[in-house]
Amino acid sequence: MISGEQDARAFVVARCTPEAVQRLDALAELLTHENARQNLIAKATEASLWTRHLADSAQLVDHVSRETSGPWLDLGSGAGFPGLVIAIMRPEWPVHLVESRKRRIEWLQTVSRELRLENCRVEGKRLELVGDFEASVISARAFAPMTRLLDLSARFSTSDTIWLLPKGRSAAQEVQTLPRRLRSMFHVEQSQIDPDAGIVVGRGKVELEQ
Ligand SMILES: C[S@@+](CC[C@H](N)C(=O)[O-])C[C@H]1O[C@@H](n2cnc3c(N)ncnc32)[C@H](O)[C@@H]1O
Repeated sequence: MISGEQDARAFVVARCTPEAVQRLDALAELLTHENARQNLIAKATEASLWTRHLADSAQLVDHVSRETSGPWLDLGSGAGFPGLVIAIMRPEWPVHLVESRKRRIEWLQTVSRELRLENCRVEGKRLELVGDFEASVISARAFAPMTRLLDLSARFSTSDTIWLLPKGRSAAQEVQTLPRRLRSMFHVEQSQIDPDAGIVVGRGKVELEQ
């Protein structure tokens, strides 16, 4: 487990090219600066930025094979977690960041431009208004309870879609709230960063009941 900020940064660095590390360091600096202007991350987590946000996001790449090539869809990206971190770590993957709040959209666009993230597409609108496409990976951290999340995003899933949903302490309980036919698609993996947190991991197309 991770035992401090240096450890968390080392965890991320071990999964990155030197260019990605440079960009993540730049993201950390930009975020610390911007957080004084708008509430992107809780002030209490500023001192543990690498642990709580960067490493917590970076661990998701361990669940996806390098050969995956289709788009990664991140729901409710907010300050950019996990979506911006994924876009930096995997420049060969198209990453769509969906965010509806104006200042957060501007933030995501600014970072994407300043860090020259050509693979990153900011969908600055409500998820409900984003046009259909087939996502290889769907991620969402602190976006919505499982049933609502799946209702809103099922149309982007295919039989091969990987779902990566960091759910903190409520992971197992959230899976239990799903109807039985969906429950079997998902399981919980322990976070490598926080021993008390779980990531709901799934594969497949979510079929909604009519
Ligand atoms: C609690 S924040 C989490 C942000 C980020 N994923 C994180 O973990 O730090 C949830 C974000 O989802 C966005 N959001 C909520 N509902 C949305 C919707 N229907 N479409 C797009 N964005 C939405 C909010 O504006 C907010 O920025």
